[in-house]
Amino acid sequence: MQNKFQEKFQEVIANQQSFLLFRQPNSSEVELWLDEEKNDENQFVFHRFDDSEHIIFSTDKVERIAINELVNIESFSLEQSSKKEAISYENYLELISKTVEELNTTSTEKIVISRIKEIENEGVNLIKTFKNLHQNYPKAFVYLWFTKENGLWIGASPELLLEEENLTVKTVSLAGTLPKEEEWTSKEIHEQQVVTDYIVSNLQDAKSISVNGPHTVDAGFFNHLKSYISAEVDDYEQVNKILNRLHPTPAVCGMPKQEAKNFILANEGYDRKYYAGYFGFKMPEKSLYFVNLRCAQIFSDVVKLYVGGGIMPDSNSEKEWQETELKSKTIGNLLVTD
Ligand SMILES: C=C(O[C@@H]1C=C(C(=O)O)C=C[C@H]1O)C(=O)O
Repeated sequence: MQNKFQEKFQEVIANQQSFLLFRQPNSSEVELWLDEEKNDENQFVFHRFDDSEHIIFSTDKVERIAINELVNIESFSLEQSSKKEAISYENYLELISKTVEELNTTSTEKIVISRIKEIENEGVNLIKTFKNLHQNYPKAFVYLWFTKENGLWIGASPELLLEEENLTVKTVSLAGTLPKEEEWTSKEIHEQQVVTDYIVSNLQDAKSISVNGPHTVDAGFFNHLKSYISAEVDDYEQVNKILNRLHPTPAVCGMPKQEAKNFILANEGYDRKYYAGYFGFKMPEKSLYFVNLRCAQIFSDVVKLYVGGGIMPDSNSEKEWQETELKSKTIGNLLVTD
């Protein structure tokens, strides 16, 4: 099995074919999906924030090996970035002020604003970086994903969107970010409550809804507030309905959803692409979807880190910039070069 995995992987790399390499939370196995066969039973989707596109990988047989057996990629040629997309500090502060004004003059309660931070690619080693993310974020869903059209993405998401096993569904309400030494204020508590309320209201057809939290959780360089939510459903159709209703949650979009989304698309000034969308798989025994956060696109010359934060009527622009700087470390500080 091990040799077959390595052989297949080296072959797709050499031919620059699409691939998806991932490690599920709390696992030390890595899975490889190559999108070779059309199969309705095992599907892995990457869904864009704005719903305009999704990419589906499907496979007959999932190849798995222990992550420490994964060998390095010899050479993988990456494309150069075609445009600069990073926003300046001044322009970001202006965008946050505009968002705060929107929240104070309309009925919109929360808007999640984001940006790209570009750093130089100093020779990122993809497999060493993947293993580094695995070691540092055991509870995250870690992936490395390539297609010719979308380029190379890497991510370590801490945010479960939806899990289903034996018709029990689970999700989380994750929001509020502070450096580890700081105490939660009413701003973060309210910001996270908005997400919890939204999720619970979208589980209306499910039974036995339970909410546990909020709890303080360690996200590496900072803390978040998180509540655990679970419910029972009658069939898989209901799971799909819930997934479509939940995305995008106020953790990555805002509240009310449509107003927040319109504001984001009109004002953010760049294309989020797959950031703040979702990814995950549906297999006969289990489905697991995560929000695509703490991710980056790797080009030959630069690495584009996607970072954002929830804006509330009492947000401070400078603090919001600092929060995105902190979030950029999740991937940015764990890149391993040769
Ligand atoms: C938007 C991001 O994170 C989301 C926003 C958070 C916040 O505003 O505090 C916290 C966790 C995530 O739900 C991101 O990491 O880019």
